[in-house]
Amino acid sequence: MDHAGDAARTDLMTITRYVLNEQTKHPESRGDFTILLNHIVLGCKFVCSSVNKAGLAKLIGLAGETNVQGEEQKKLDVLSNEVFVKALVSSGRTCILVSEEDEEATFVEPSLRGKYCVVFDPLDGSSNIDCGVSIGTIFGIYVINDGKEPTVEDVLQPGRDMLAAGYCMYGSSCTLVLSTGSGVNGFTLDPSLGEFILTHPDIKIPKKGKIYSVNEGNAKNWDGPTSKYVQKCKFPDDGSSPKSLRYIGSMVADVHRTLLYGGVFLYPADKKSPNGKLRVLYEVFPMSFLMEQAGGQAFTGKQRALDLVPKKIHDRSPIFLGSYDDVEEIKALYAAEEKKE
Ligand SMILES: O=P(O)(O)OC[C@H]1O[C@](O)(COP(=O)(O)O)[C@@H](O)[C@@H]1O
Ligand SMILES: [Mg+2]
Ligand SMILES: [Mg+2]
Repeated sequence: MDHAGDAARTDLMTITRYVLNEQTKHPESRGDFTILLNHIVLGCKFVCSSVNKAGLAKLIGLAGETNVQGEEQKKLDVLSNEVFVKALVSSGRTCILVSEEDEEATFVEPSLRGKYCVVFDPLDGSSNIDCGVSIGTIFGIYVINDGKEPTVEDVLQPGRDMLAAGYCMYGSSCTLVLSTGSGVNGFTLDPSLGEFILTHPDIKIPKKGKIYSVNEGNAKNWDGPTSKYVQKCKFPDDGSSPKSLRYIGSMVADVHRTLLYGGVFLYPADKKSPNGKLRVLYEVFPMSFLMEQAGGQAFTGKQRALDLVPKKIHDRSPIFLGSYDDVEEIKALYAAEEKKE
């Protein structure tokens, strides 16, 4: 590593510095949010190093437990969950934690409590762990009023009320993508420095894309509008070229590519799973928040995804997110279907 080159760089913006800059925009702030984000970053670094050496450290394979979703937990699911719960509680800034891996919400004991609620998917893309394909962590942050006794209702809120959202992708490089409500920025971990460096400033998703991303294995159970849309991607009727199919099977990785290249990622409802597969609080909402902040859209098949109000912490929802014009096309197909009914 050419540290001399690094030393000469003037645009060396670390995520810590970025978050502190954001804090200065809020003169009333006491730094609680900055401390919370730094603990999330710490959790990501820890999980990143565990993922990198998963094969060596016998972190491959099943943990022998089943989570509330009825999924067999992977060892890395359990480890990542423990890491984030510890990092979030030890920040002293959280009051409620909702994790994909925990059946109930975790209420932080009063002596360690703060005003932030964090919803998170500690390890996303579990089916790809054992083959070393990109996986990630997804998180969203809500805030409650100072001194209010936290209740689960504080997280059963529309996604539009989130304060911030992000994901960390553990792939060929480790990339953390974050929005605190004023645009989207991407930071890459420099392993030699142990620092996330700003590498993707102010990400804007292309207005229209050439890629569609969906598990076509579910096609026979899809509804009319989804089938029509995927058919149009393959056999466009407007003389344009067919879109390319890209599907990794890790939402973080599929959404990361969509954010940078454009196009659309969809996990629709189908006859087998009428509410789709992906969870509202810690998958759909954070990714929809980022997509809208980057100029894209997120739609459920019925409404703007961020206007959903979950009834339970592990609720699922169909999701269509990505480039503005591509999602507009899908919305038009659902509107036409509704008109027919
Ligand atoms: O295998 P399928 O049905 O295509 O589902 C893949 C989807 O399921 C997920 O793996 C679910 O997330 P978890 O791995 O966190 O449970 C998403 O990352 C991904 O988009
Ligand atoms: Mg997930
Ligand atoms: Mg998961």
